[in-house]
Amino acid sequence: MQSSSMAWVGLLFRYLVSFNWYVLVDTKYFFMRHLLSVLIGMELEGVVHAADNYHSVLAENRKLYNEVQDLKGNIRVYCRVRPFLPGQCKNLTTVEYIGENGELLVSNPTKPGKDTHRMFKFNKVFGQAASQEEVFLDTRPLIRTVLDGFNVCIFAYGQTGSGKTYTMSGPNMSSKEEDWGVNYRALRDLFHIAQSRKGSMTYEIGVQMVEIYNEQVRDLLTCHGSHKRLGIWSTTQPNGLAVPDASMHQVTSTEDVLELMNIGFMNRAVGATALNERSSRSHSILTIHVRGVDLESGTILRGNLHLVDLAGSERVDRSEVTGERLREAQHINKSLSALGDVIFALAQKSQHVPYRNSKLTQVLQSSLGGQAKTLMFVQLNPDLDSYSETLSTLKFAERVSGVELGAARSNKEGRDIRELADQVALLKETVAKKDDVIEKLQQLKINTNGPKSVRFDSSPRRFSVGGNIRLSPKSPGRKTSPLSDREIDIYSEFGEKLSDVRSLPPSIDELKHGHRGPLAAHRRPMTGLPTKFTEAKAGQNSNEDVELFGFGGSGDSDERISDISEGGLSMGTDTDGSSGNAAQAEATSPSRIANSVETTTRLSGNAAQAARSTPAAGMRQPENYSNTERRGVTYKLPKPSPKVAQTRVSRLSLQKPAAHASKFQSIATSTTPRKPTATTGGNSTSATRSIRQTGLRTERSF
Ligand SMILES: Nc1ncnc2c1ncn2[C@@H]1O[C@H](COP(=O)(O)OP(=O)(O)OP(=O)(O)O)[C@@H](O)[C@H]1O
Repeated sequence: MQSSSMAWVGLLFRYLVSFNWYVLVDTKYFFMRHLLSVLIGMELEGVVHAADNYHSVLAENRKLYNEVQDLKGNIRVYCRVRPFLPGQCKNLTTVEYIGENGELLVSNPTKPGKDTHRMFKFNKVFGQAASQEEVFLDTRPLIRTVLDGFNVCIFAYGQTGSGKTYTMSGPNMSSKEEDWGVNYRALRDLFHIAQSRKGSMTYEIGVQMVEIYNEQVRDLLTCHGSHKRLGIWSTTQPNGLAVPDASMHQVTSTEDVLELMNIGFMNRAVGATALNERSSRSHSILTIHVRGVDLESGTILRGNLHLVDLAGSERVDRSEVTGERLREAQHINKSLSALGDVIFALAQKSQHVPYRNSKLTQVLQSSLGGQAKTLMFVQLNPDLDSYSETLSTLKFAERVSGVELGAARSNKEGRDIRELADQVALLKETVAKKDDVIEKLQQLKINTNGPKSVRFDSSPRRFSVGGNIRLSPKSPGRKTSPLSDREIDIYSEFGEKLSDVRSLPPSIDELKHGHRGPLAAHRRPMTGLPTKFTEAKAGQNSNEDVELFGFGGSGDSDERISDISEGGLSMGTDTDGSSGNAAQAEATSPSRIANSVETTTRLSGNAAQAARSTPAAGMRQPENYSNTERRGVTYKLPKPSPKVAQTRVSRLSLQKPAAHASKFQSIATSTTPRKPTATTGGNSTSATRSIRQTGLRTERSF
């Protein structure tokens, strides 16, 4: 027993002797190390966490910043630096740093020093490696709002050869899909979304493409007379239609779009300068008109997307141009500087914004001053030689980013409004009937009492329903008229707008006798209704309801055409701004009216017949032309009497019906790719020949 316990003690002793005591020490260190690393880990974790938080706070800030910008309606500015082209020295770049949040640092490496660095901040900066897809992805959310009834304008600005056309359209017409620019991608995207919303919305998409070359607006999608000068609506249109006479082409597929854009691309004025082999010598404006109908509520949405590829800003000396090129460059620079003036006036919130100083600013007026969402791509050439242009481009862009346009508004037209419009139309009809009775009674009186007793018609119709002054030049009453021809015209113009009745001048009788005429009672209730409800007089194609593409949806009453096509008189800056001018412009374009005449069975079954009796009646209507598409009596322009049309010739040129034929061209809307078809365009290019005349597929359905 004793010996066994001795053995255990021996074992224990030997174990203790052989025990590696430093293990213990080491373990202590191990624990300490572990503890330390845990502590450090926790610390690091905290740092990582803080960094994460910082990023999410930054992202949140950016989001909030963008929302504030959206609310203020700031023009968004995206900057894109194009890569060096073969032959350019890649080592000498002016772009030093591109930040994640839109910072851009530029410098002049040949002049080192503190003052040579300039930092700019925009909504986004795309570096040289940015792909077309990346650029589009950042633009897409904005573009998509067009389908919700917003007007959007995207324009590319920058010196010659900086990549404006590349960003907007792509490198060339035969670009691969991955090289497609914003234009094609935007339309493709719109089609996809329209398709995906098929169950709840139906969309119609139309395309116009014009260029402004040497201060003249030309249609790029017409096979006739692409050299014809077009007029511009000189005030903001709610539907963004700036050039009403440019041909409108309905598109239903990306193939249609490709075909049209290629035509436009080929028709565009280009030339070579020392700075760019194939420089665009004009501003090109592609406008996409979208009209959506909510199948459930019947609400109509109208959105427009202007995609503008500006001509390159350039120093005339650097581009080494002479002769015609020099003239082009001067026009380009002049219009760009007019754009700068407009931007400057907007940034300053000036009372007067000089839109009328150039065609470019007139066309873009609705996007630069209205409730549109506007984005500018500022294109940069990173080349050292371009440093001074880069700097001035960036300064311009900085100014643009400070412009607040006000929150964008969607162009929605609910069922309520349309129902009210219908009611107004019925009221108008009732008033018109009453008016006819009054007129007959007066006629009776004239016949009974002789010419001397003729007095001016006190009927409210003159002012309420757009009836023209009825005294013909031969009328005996004319001699006794206290009003001049001009006054008569003015009053008949006023009469063309029922909804503006509230703001109309008193009737002639009211003026003469100082009492409130029968119309006075009607004035108040019209408040808030769409303007431009007009009605032509019986016997002058009465009851024609002319819908001009939704004009007047938000009650803009002073549409004007500032410049009239084909040798017409330019109305200049002092154009008479009455709505009558818009009506006249329409009236001088017979095919346009005929095309836009809507058969309003509610008012008269004769309307379509009356419309067909106009000079454009011979034009073929498309098989799918549907009156039922136009629900409600919406926007109408009056058809003036021959007398009025005549008297107005001096102020507005007449459009030849033949010249208007181009407006009715449209590419067929089948989704199958189509072969070019020859047309009658004698001197049209091969590209334009592929536009087919398929009858009246026009903008009227928008
Ligand atoms: N992001 C880019 N990636 C690759 N090449 C580009 C890029 N941007 C521009 N380029 C090329 O640079 C050249 C000039 O571009 P582009 O013609 O688009 O310039 P621009 O600003 O439209 O010129 P201009 O004002 O004279 O019409 C073209 O050869 C184009 O393919």
